[in-house]
Amino acid sequence: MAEPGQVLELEVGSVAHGGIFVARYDGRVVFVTDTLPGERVRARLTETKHDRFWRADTIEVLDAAPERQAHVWDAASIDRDPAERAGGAEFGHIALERQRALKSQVLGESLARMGGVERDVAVEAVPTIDAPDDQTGTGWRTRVRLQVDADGRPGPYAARSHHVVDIDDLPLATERVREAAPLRSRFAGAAHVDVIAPSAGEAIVLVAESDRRGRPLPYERGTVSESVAGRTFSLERGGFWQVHSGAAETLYRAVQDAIDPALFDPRAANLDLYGGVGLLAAAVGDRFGDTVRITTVESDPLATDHAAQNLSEWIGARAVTARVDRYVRELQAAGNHSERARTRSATVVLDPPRSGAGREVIDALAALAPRQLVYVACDPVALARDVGFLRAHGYELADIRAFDLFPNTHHVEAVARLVDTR
Ligand SMILES: C[S@@+](CC[C@H](N)C(=O)[O-])C[C@H]1O[C@@H](n2cnc3c(N)ncnc32)[C@H](O)[C@@H]1O
Repeated sequence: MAEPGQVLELEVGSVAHGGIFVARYDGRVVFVTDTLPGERVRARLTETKHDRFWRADTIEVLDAAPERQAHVWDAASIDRDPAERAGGAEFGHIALERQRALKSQVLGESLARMGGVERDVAVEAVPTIDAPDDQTGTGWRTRVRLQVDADGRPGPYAARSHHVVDIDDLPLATERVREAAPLRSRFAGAAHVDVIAPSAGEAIVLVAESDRRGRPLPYERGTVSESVAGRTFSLERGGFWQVHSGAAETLYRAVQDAIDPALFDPRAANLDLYGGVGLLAAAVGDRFGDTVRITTVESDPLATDHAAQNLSEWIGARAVTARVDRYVRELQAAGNHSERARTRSATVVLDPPRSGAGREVIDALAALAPRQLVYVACDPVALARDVGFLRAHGYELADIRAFDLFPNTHHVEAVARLVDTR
């Protein structure tokens, strides 16, 4: 019986979701990190409790794939013991073009398997603001969270662990974040430290103190500003904002381009679900003019306050604090004949967290029957699952694009448009 710690020699096959690769050993699947299809590696088992699969970390490459490169971040490379390898750059040993091809493959396979649609979706490069010609996929993170260990030392967690590792640089971060990151300081008793470089103003360092049970206390209120397409958005210092320096503008434009103007009705009950501070509602407003009617729905009341301010020039814009599941259920239950008609002619933008919208929200949305949905997704599997749910209700995937908003990680962002074909 294999035990964690045992070292195996493995031939690595295809990529799987989650930044891992599939090998086989003795008829069993082994999910291996830090490798590539076509490689032969020595890997140390980390998990053997499941009957059908084990997990392992690469510790030595015996035959390298041609697309292997020196890791962009020394602290995350296989030269370190897996327990001390920084997490968050699990594709950094792979040439950038190959990373994008692998992400495209995972997206295509997820859509086929769970969404029931065959699509070949290229993953588009997104230039960073500081170095638009960069070919290394570094220098893009405008926000970094450093965890704090028992001695007060800040650093990232090792992959799949809550062990804080020692680092002396943050190559995926923008220059301003790298300069501001207090990697040599100590934060005794703190839960984590956020380093943020908004597009306007100074980089800031926020220290989240812990409560008596070790949980992070919220930050004191404070506003930062971000500029997108000549527009300024205010948001809470510790609040959600897209992480890549080019992400907000990329998604703003991608949402504008995705909407079919022939299906767009400015007077309909248009929605921006999981709306944050109103970035995508503003994209819709900027494309279709100042008479647009649109409601952003967001669970964080501080973000909603900012959304109301950010969208104040559109008299038809509203910012509502609510959970999306409740909001769409209530819309379904309430509403007179003309309100229902305004929902049926609506365009709905939705940008859920990594877990996706899920069955309950999709069922309620489909019952409201909006004409078109623009789904912004940061997880291909959750997107594919929700596309499958929507297709079962009679929606079809009309277009989909994907963007490399997280270079040197396995993450990929997609913007899909679905239309009601019932
Ligand atoms: C991926 S972010 C998108 C924000 C915004 N669209 C943007 O691009 O800046 C997801 C947002 O959904 C919010 N959220 C998470 N779960 C939610 C829920 N069940 N109902 C409403 N909002 C939720 C989060 O607070 C976060 O602001």
